This record gives sequence, C-alpha cells and structure tokens, in this order.
Amino acid sequence: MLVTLEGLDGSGKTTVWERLRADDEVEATFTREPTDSWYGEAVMRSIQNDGADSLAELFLYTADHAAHLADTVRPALEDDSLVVSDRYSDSRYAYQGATLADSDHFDDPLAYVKQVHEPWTRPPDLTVYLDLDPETAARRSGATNKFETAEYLADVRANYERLIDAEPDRFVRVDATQDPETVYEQVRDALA
Ligand SMILES: Nc1ncnc2c1ncn2[C@@H]1O[C@H](COP(=O)(O)OP(=O)(O)OP(=O)(O)O)[C@@H](O)[C@H]1O
Ligand SMILES: Cc1cn([C@H]2C[C@H](O)[C@@H](COP(=O)(O)O)O2)c(=O)[nH]c1=O
Repeated sequence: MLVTLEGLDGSGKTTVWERLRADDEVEATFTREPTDSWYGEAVMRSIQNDGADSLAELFLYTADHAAHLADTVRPALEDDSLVVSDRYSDSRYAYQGATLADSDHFDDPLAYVKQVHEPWTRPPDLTVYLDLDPETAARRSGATNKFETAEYLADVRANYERLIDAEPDRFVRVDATQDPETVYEQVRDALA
C-alpha cells in the first residue's frame, strides 16, 4: 500500500513523517520527493534558482519521480511493504500546475501535468492532506525558497482542492493548524 503526505510548505508533513518513522508500531518504507538521488539534487538546484524555466523544472521533478518509482517505490510495493512518502505526484500537480499557470502553452496546466504522469506513474492508495492556510504555511516554512510565499501557496492550495474534489475517497484531510500531537494522532488514525 502506498500512502502519501501532501500539503503546503510548512504544513507539517516532515514532522509527521519523522514521527511515523520513529514509531515502533509503524512498519514501512519511508521515502520522500524530491529524493536524495542526483535527480533530486538537480531539482534542488532548480528550486534555489529564481529564474529557472517552469517547464524545465516540471520535467526535472518528473525525472526524479520516475527514478523514485523505479528504484524505491515499486520494489518496496512488490515486497508487500507499506510505503509512506513525504510528497509525491500530487505535489507536482499542485505546485507545477501553479507555476505553469502563466505559460501560454496550456489552458489547464494541472490537467497537463497529470496527463504527463498518467501512463506510467503508480497512484497513491491513500493521501493524507495536511490542510493549512497559505499565510501560516509561508510563516512556518520560513520563506526559504521561491515557492514559500503566501500568494503562490494560495494558488497551490486551490490546486490541491481541485485534486481532492476529483478523488474525494483517496484523500483524508487533517487540519494542520492543530497542535502537532493532535495532527499526529489523526494521521495515525487515517493510516490505521
Ligand atoms: N502542528 C503544528 N503546529 C505548529 N507548528 C508546526 C506543526 N507541525 C510542524 N510545525 C512546525 O512548522 C515548521 C515546518 O514543519 P515541517 O518541516 O514538518 O513542514 P513541511 O510540511 O514538511 O514543510 P516543507 O514542505 O517546507 O518541507 C517546523 O518548524 C515545525 O516544527
Ligand atoms: C515534490 C515536489 C516538490 N515541490 C516543491 C515544494 C517545496 O517548496 C520544494 C521542496 O519540497 P520540501 O518538501 O520543502 O522538501 O519543492 C514542487 O514544486 N513539486 C514537486 O513535485
């Protein structure tokens, strides 16, 4: 089973993911995107580059996802492991769907990014969405990269809402304004 944690920067995904990893009762393969492979390093270079081309950036993230699937996710699933990923394909649909909104090439960038993935990706079985307003998300994340502004994160959040509307049964929404302990308990309940 493939479980993903999604949400805006600063919504608490990594905090939850690290607690799950330290939890003796949760046996799983823990992974994340961007990965720490050389594909992921290329992505990190792009994140730090304010002038990076948005379409090129989409394909860097997508290359990292392809390698992540082949090297980690599919082998773990074939071994019947529970896989828990801190960010996955929905991050691309929501974030690159927003960065490409200014492009003349696409009427519906989110639909385009999904279409690029559909023939080969492995969709999650369950996605926990840590729901947070963009202002708190930008403040918590410390605005360390170009994506971490309240204005941009508002567009990303609207894209996540579209994804949830399209597949309500896959998503479990957790209110990420709650204290970390309550958030963690609700994620554990969702996993159970
Ligand atoms: N429920 C919470 N309430 C208040 N602060 C929190 C909560 N969860 C996490 N934080 C704090 O918010 C900051 C961001 O948390 P974290 O790194 O887990 O978010 P993230 O979603 O993984 O962010 P990013 O996508 O930018 O990596 C950290 O300082 C963390 O301690
Ligand atoms: C996987 C993925 C990530 N992003 C963005 C979201 C964050 O601002 C950065 C790095 O992620 P982290 O969780 O803060 O380490 O990258 C993205 O735009 N598209 C993606 O597919």
